[in-house]
Amino acid sequence: MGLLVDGKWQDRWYDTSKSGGRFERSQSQWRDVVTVDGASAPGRTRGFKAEAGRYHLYVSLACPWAHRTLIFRALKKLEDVISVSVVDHYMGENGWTFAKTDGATGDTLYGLEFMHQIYTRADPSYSGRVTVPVLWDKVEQTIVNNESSEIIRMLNSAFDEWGDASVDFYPEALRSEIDALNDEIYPAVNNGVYRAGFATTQEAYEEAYNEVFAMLDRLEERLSKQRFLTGQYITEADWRLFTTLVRFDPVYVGHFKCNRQRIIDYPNLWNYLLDLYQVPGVADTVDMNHIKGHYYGSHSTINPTGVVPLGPKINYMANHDRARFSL
Ligand SMILES: N[C@@H](CCC(=O)N[C@@H](CS)C(=O)NCC(=O)O)C(=O)O
Repeated sequence: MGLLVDGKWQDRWYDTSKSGGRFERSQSQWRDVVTVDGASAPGRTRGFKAEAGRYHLYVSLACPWAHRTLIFRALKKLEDVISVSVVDHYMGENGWTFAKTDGATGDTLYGLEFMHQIYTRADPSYSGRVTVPVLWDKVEQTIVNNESSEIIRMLNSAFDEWGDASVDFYPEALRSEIDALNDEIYPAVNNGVYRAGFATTQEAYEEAYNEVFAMLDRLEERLSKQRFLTGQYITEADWRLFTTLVRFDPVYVGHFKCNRQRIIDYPNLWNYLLDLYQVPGVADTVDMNHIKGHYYGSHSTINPTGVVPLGPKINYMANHDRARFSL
């Protein structure tokens, strides 16, 4: 675990000393866009033109943010349009690496050893964290964007000439509702579990823990009345929640101490999780070995032995009751 300073790798854990033990996630730095015609968008430096075969995703199968992009790639039927490299699930003193163990692909573009070399290939003097996912442009050999919430919007709409244009997870009519849900769910749940897990004071941990479960309680209530977060259709908000929910019982309950209750103890959230998992194409994006191996194996400040628990045994293909909301 570390970061780049002026293009040089430094092995360093997150610094919580100036924030009262609170984990504060840094902002992603590459924020450009791929658009149908290559035009830029408000607030961006520039645009990149959508083309089949031009872009590449660097992902970890363990990472909930990268997982979002894999789900969009699969459900938008972009597997032949956007290629992928999968990093090794162990993130140690060199950060993410391209070791080819346990289903990791290595760097299929350049054969590099470490993910930080992808960042310095784009900017030799980059300073900041080396995170996944990264959307890479093979033509200009640079990073377009390393913020998953923005990459999924591009996958949703910029590549419809080749992908499945009939699938839209961010429909015009639901945008404000989706944005409002994301604004609540991201800090409290997606990032909330990390804030609980990486907290280094009791107070910071309890603050995050309480926010996680207060929000899960509200979502449980919401999902007692409708099949998906905005109603009848699956949207981006559901996929963003899904990647956290699917990691919750196997990892966040134990490793991040989010243990007031499990998702399986919430009848609606649990059945909703099964419903989403069983959408064709999604199960193939979930890799429990990478997920458990990464968190338990890499976070040596939390789990110094690196021992990975064998359980829990979960059947995500079990029958669910969500069809009760169908028209
Ligand atoms: N806001 C980013 C966050 C990505 C992120 O933090 N990814 C984690 C893996 S789950 C990572 O690569 N962490 C490495 C680090 O922080 O050094 C996004 O959503 O894309």
